[in-house]
Amino acid sequence: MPTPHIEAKNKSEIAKTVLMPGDPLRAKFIADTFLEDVVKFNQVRNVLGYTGTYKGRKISVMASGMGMPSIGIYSYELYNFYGVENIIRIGSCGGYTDKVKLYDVILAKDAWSESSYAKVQGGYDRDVIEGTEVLNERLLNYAKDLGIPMHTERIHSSDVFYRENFEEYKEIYEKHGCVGVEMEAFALFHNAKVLGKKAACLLTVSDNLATKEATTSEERQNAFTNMMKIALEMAE
Ligand SMILES: O=P(O)(O)O[C@H]1O[C@H](CO)[C@@H](O)[C@H]1O
Ligand SMILES: O=c1cc[nH]c(=O)[nH]1
Repeated sequence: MPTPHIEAKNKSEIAKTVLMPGDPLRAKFIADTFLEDVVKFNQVRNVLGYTGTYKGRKISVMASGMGMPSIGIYSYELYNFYGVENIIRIGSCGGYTDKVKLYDVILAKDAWSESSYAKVQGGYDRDVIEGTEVLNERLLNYAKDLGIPMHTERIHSSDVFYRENFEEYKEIYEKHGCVGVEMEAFALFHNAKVLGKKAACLLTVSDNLATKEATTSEERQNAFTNMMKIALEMAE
């Protein structure tokens, strides 16, 4: 400590629970909008990390960057070197079916992926990894208390944002039951499992491949507040 990618000098600078959006400016938005007594603990590579209080309880928020290699590094360092117990990814996703609408919130019960991340990292050779059940139960209860509807579904963690075969999403939906696509949950769930830690993933639908609807980059940074409010209840 510090690590190659996180400059916090002590474990105490980071809460036991870290909310993790891909976008550093979404992390800043959450700190500016929802947290009090905020201290920035990381700006290495502009991957911003903050610790503060929410309703008087401690919580941290730090970006993961985009893709499994990136969240693989940050989640590993937080769990393994900083004593973090829970990481809740709060990301955007593309819908694969019109059953999920723009701004809907999805709790990823598990992630299917073609990625080699888990096999290379720890010899895991299935293509589905589950989020941590106790965290999922807590998040479902918080969503219920807040009156925010939430889908609980399988999602696709992809290494590729722009596929040559755009239509492939239909097969992934039909064959594997993934209602949407993002790029990190599979690696996060794997790291949590091998390190004996906990992870969950909440997603907001930012675009839909089936209906071709999409939000703007500004909305992806600032407007996904339902998902943020559910995750912030994890503060302790
Ligand atoms: O909005 P975030 O959390 O970055 O999540 C999604 O958005 C990025 C792609 O635009 C990928 O990181 C994907 O997983
Ligand atoms: O990975 C992602 C995230 C949002 N929208 C997509 O189409 N893909």
